[in-house]
Amino acid sequence: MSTAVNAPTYQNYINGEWSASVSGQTVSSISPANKNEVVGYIQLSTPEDLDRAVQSAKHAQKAWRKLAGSARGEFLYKAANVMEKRLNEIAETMTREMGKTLPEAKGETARGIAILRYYAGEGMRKVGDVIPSTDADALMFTTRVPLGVVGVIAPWNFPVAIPIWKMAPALIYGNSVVLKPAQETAVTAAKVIECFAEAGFPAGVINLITGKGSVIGQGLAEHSDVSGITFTGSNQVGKQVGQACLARGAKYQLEMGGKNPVIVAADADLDLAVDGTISGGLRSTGQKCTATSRVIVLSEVYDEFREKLMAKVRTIKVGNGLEGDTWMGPCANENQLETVLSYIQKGIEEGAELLHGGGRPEDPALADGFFVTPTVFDNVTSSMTISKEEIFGPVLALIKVDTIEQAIEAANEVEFGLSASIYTASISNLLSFIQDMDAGLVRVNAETAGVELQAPFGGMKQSSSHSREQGQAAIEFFTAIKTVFVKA
Ligand SMILES: NC(=O)c1ccc[n+]([C@@H]2O[C@H](COP(=O)([O-])OP(=O)(O)OC[C@H]3O[C@@H](n4cnc5c(N)ncnc54)[C@H](O)[C@@H]3O)[C@@H](O)[C@H]2O)c1
Ligand SMILES: O=CCCC(=O)C(=O)O
Repeated sequence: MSTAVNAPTYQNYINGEWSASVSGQTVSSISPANKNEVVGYIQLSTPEDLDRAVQSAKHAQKAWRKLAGSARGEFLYKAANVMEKRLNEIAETMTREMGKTLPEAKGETARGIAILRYYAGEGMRKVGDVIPSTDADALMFTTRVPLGVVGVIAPWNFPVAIPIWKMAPALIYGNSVVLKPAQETAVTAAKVIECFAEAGFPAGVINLITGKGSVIGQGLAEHSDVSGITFTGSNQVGKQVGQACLARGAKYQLEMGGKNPVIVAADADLDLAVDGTISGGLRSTGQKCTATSRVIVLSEVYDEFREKLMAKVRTIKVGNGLEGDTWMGPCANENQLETVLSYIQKGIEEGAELLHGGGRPEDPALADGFFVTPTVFDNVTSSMTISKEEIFGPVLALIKVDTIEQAIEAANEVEFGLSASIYTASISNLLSFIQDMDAGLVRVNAETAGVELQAPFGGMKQSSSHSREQGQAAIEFFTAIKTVFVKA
């Protein structure tokens, strides 16, 4: 039975006003913990709505870019303050709409606030260098200019942090923004944009438009007045977005999938490694691009590690993320649940040994949600599908190796290169790992997930378009360098 009666409708935010789509159509955003619960209705926007958003952003950017960086920063500080007051409400909406547990959602919202404050400060930092000219009477230096209108296409797995880590640097460097969130988390996105609206950003500087990826996302990528697209999501869609941008000469940045390994060396602190594997692989129901999915363990400690891992995995409580004793929530949507279940089936068919989980929980109270049990496979080999393709679910594949060299080789044997970690006490092991691991983020004695806002983040190989987000690295995408030569 549907519980939609009082669910609110959220509008697009265009040119400083909340407005309905010209389509007159809305779609529901439902709770993955109970598909009968509607969290809200969102606009099913059209290319006409999109064009209005882009034109308002284009117009507003002209004045926005002329403000001092510190003045733009003031708006970001204000948005952070508003969001801080609404932290609990936004986090609760995120949990209801996307499924991650409330403590995780609160942590993510707090992270969004910290990102806003970090980039607010960037408005007062240096943007260029003085370079000695060969002409002794000349002054040569670099400065930076914004791209113009930036389109932000975001996924559902970090519905606050990812849009903010794209919008905040775009804005501080003088761009205006059109945000297209994932449909699954569009209500959470609307609440984030309400904070920007309350902070008093000039009309048109920031716009929100919801709708289908194939219409609004693709439309943004193809729009001739959008100078740059920053995308996070799947490889398949990312490649399409990149091609659309390339075809018209727009700048683009793609952050995509991962198949992240953890290596457990023979000298590892096994309790630490178990905790890191569980947290990295199963928190957020494995739906982090940085989630651990391959657990490569040295043969000397394989059995002991597996025993310790299983003892903890068996205690994991699956349930509605709003309930205090829940450790792991549902998959974010039905499609994701089906994908996870089909990979589990494939693992069984290809000969991996299912140690735990592998299906939907038996509790009838969870029957209307997209829940799956935490799953562990033993005897996995590098050639199996579950150790090659991104599952984006709570599935751990245990792989046994005899040497650290074999471990690193196995870790690199995939097309992705986002994050990787090793548990070891040996300097030699960790140095080999740091040097030889093909991943944009390598972590030692720490889980594969966990991104710090002040450091560059991005992947190697098929995980990204080889650009970096966050920290001061963000300036490279959101601005263009201008070299200035001045002769008296
Ligand atoms: N590398 C990272 O930083 C990172 C972070 C989070 C998620 N991800 C990846 O995201 C995926 C899961 O997220 P998802 O299911 O939301 O991804 P997705 O690619 O399906 O969707 C991402 C966004 O693209 C939009 N979109 C869909 N079709 C489009 C099209 N034809 N043109 C333009 N936009 C379109 C969607 O509406 C959504 O807003 C996983 O593969 C995961 O690894 C990567
Ligand atoms: O899903 C991609 C982002 C991962 C992240 O932010 C983290 O691991 O903290």
